[in-house]
Amino acid sequence: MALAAARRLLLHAGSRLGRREAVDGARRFANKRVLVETEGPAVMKLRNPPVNSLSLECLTEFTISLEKLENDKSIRGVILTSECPGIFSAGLDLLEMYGRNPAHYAEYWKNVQELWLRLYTSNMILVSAINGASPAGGCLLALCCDYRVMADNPKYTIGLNESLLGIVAPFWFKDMYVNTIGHREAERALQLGTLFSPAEALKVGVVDEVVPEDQVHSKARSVMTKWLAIPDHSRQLTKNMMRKATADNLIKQREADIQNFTSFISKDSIQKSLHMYLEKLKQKKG
Ligand SMILES: CCCCCCCCC/C=C/C(=O)SCCNC(=O)CCNC(=O)[C@H](O)C(C)(C)COP(=O)(O)OP(=O)(O)OC[C@H]1O[C@@H](n2cnc3c(N)ncnc32)[C@H](O)[C@@H]1OP(=O)(O)O
Repeated sequence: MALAAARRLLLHAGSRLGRREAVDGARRFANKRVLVETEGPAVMKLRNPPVNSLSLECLTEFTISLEKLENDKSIRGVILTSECPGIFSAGLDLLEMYGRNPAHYAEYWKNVQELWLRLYTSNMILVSAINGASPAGGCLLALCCDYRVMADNPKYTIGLNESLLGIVAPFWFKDMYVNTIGHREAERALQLGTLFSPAEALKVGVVDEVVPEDQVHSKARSVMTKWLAIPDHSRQLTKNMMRKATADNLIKQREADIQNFTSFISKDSIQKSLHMYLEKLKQKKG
């Protein structure tokens, strides 16, 4: 009886923390929606098909994987990419924000905040290999990175498109956009909900480099090598100096931000907008 209980506990811990296993000599750990290879530069691959939407489960697994990497002192940098063909991430999961109750919205938002704070303030070097579409929350993930490499495929777009959904990018999404592309570009792109092609994204500075699709990963690795050559302590202190104020801005009002999100997303008019957007996505399929 006691043994069975202990096994259950272990299994539970195993599924929460992921398994570390040796595969073809490469070290990796995985949970259902995130695969992490820790051999060479660590690579974190989102695999939540069909579109890598950031469901509550996906956010949780992502956050746990990131925490594990942060705790492994041998890992100084991570390349963030996707295993879903043609999609980096479709962003926050619309089904977590539609037709649920306020307690669910609050729980979801708390986890979105948690992942963002961890990613944005990570001591590790984060490089994104953007190998597909990257709207809204997908763009947010990329913006958290220290360097963004995007595949040169005009079908792939990136940007904070919230206004097209009839919703509003939260102030901390906006702050990070402003930090990355400047106030004027952010002001325009946020109001229009612009989804930039790779060439446009490079021009405004949403991404740092655009390369042929088959070179995204090799380029991300060579960028990582360059960044790894910088002493950690000086790079980390510099990163902290650049990002702290933006992160603190959310930290000091996390609860209020959860309340704002919950009451905003619960509004009938907002639910109606999301309903229409989801219908549009369905119709697109024909
Ligand atoms: C005060 C301030 C307070 C704050 C106020 C609130 C702040 C909220 C901030 C929000 C941030 C966000 O990230 S909001 C999310 C924004 N994301 C988007 O707009 C992306 C929408 N998706 C797309 O454009 C496309 O799906 C795209 C990713 C390019 C892939 O196109 P494809 O043709 O390959 O695939 P599709 O056929 O469209 O999609 C496959 C299936 O995935 C579903 N799907 C697609 N995106 C999805 C998503 N984000 N969440 C859930 N499900 C999604 C589709 O409905 C389909 O479902 P089935 O029909 O069932 O198969």
